[in-house]
Amino acid sequence: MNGQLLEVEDLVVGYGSANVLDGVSVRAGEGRITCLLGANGVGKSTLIKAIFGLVPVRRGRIRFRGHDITGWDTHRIVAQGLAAIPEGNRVFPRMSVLDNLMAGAYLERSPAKIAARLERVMALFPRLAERRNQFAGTLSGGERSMLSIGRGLMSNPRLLVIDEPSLGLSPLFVKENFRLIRELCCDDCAILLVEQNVKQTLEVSHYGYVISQGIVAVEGTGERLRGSAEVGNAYFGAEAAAH
Ligand SMILES: Nc1ncnc2c1ncn2[C@@H]1O[C@H](COP(=O)(O)OP(=O)(O)OP(=O)(O)O)[C@@H](O)[C@H]1O
Repeated sequence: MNGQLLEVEDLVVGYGSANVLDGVSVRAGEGRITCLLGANGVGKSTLIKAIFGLVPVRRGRIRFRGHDITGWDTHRIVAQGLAAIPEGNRVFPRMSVLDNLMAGAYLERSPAKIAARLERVMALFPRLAERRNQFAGTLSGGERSMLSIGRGLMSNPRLLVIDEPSLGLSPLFVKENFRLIRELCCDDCAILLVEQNVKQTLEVSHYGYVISQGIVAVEGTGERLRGSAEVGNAYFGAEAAAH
């Protein structure tokens, strides 16, 4: 399997008559943090939706763990070991913290495995353990972010896709989130991260892709992209990047 978990090849996706992604190829490797960067509206969330089978693929292929998952139903894709933590850290507000977490393990039948995962999540987030019976809708923004990540982990994913975890969080929680993402990445669980927070994202990422105008404008190791003027160009235009 060449160490790649996810391979997106020449992907074209759009809405109506316009293509948002016009031939995008990205890969996410085992045991690594891979990031997708790009200005607002370039199609990062659209790419994630396509990976999860939520928008139709017009051209190209998506492979996960050696299977061609292009066109598969979302539940079948998730069962292969992909988990998404949606933008805005959405949780089920009228359910308890514990029930939210249990919802993440809905594909697992073994009570022993569910209990072990729950124990791991509670150990990672003692705050959630303390608040296990509280309605999720009453959690703070940072706690809600922990809960949505915890719920994603309950499915024991091979690849965790995290869409803008820092959105709306205070700087302290943003820092905490990045620390956590680094900690979560391991041999059994790789991470695909979509973020606006370029500097911190490149500090934690092994590899990154910058999407601009429907294609991958630049790619490379986190280190290489950190020093790249092209990253600035993709976000702010050449003029701003020169300053
Ligand atoms: N359901 C839809 N119907 C029509 N256009 C859509 C739809 N969803 C997204 N778009 C458009 O597709 C483009 C890409 O949107 P997308 O949400 O993928 O961008 P993004 O890179 O994730 O942006 P952001 O960083 O702001 O979240 C935008 O121009 C958006 O308006």
